[in-house]
Amino acid sequence: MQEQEERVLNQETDLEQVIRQIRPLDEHAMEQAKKQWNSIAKPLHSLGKLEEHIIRIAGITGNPDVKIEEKALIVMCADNGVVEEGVTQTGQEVTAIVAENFLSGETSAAIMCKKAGARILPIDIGMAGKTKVPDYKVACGTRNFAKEPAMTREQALQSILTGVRIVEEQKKAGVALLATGEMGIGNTTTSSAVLAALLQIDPEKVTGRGAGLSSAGLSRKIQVIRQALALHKPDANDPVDVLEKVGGFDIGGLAGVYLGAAKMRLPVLIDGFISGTAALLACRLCPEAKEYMIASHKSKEPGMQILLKALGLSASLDCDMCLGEGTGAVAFFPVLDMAAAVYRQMSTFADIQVEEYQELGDK
Ligand SMILES: O=C(O)c1ccc[n+]([C@@H]2O[C@H](COP(=O)([O-])O)[C@@H](O)[C@H]2O)c1
Ligand SMILES: Cc1cc2nc[nH]c2cc1C
Repeated sequence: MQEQEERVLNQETDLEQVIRQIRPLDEHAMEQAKKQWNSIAKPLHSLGKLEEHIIRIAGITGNPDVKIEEKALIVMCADNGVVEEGVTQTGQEVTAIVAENFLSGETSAAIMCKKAGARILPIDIGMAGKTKVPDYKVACGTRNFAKEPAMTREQALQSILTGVRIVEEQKKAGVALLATGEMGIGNTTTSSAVLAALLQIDPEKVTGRGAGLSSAGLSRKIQVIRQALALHKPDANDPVDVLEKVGGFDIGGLAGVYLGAAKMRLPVLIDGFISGTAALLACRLCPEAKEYMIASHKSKEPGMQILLKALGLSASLDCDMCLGEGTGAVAFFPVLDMAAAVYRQMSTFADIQVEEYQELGDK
């Protein structure tokens, strides 16, 4: 028992250290990037959010010479004990099947990554069984939170620290832009529970059909989440407690990815409802981490709007997608590639010898 307490204390210290290393963006680099955009021969600010994203990437890396070369999608794969309660349309076995298909290139996200020139990195952060997916297992799935806490505090901290470690490894491997994704039957139930707990709102407001749940299933899902929140009373001021009581290893791992990205000064794209919930958890642990996040798309899952509002971020794509795996974030890779290409390659007002237009626009 004492040994376990010591391990948890050490993990808490490790997490505090990660958080302490997260710094604000580089204002000087952002000013230079703004100047670069304003010098380009086009109406001022006419590439809208694309300009803002490039400016922010300059602030994140501390370099106004924004290049987006190596891109990678991290897909956290995990199983959720709460699936026992009949809150999903398909069985838990689907998690492992889809997870292995990331390796063979036979998932939507894998095909989209190939098209976008990005690496795909599926991670087994806690699937129930053994697969060929790289093993970073915290445990073989969480417990059923309808009956007991989903995990221990030690496991919650371990999942977050694992996400941080993976980003450190990827930065060393040369990755310059990250996207988040996940695969795990039942993870819209855990996400809705975490979100309702963090925002202290009725689960009904943030619970949807996930991967195609029936109407009867949806009512049950809301009830299961309500009862679990009443049973475990997660502390909204302690995000690790929320993760421990009603979360999942994928959510913990992704929260770690956001913190790791901020620590390593890498921009990171948020995907949909589950990835976004993990982003909010990371922001609750360290509000500065938000500056390193870019929201990609507005998932069709009904809680997404509330989630984006809570994050204070706006998502650029709205394609009625709700697939997960990171597909929305990967769909935004080519858009950012194009923004960076214009930023780097376009002729300036000086090149085309137009001065007045720029001066007018500056006023
Ligand atoms: O990312 C989203 O917004 C999203 C919305 C609905 C479903 N999903 C995906 O569907 C799975 C979870 O759905 P469920 O019904 O099993 O909780 C999981 O593998 C997610 O990747 C993902
Ligand atoms: C087939 C299938 C693929 C998925 N990809 C992400 N979530 C998923 C859920 C199902 C059911």
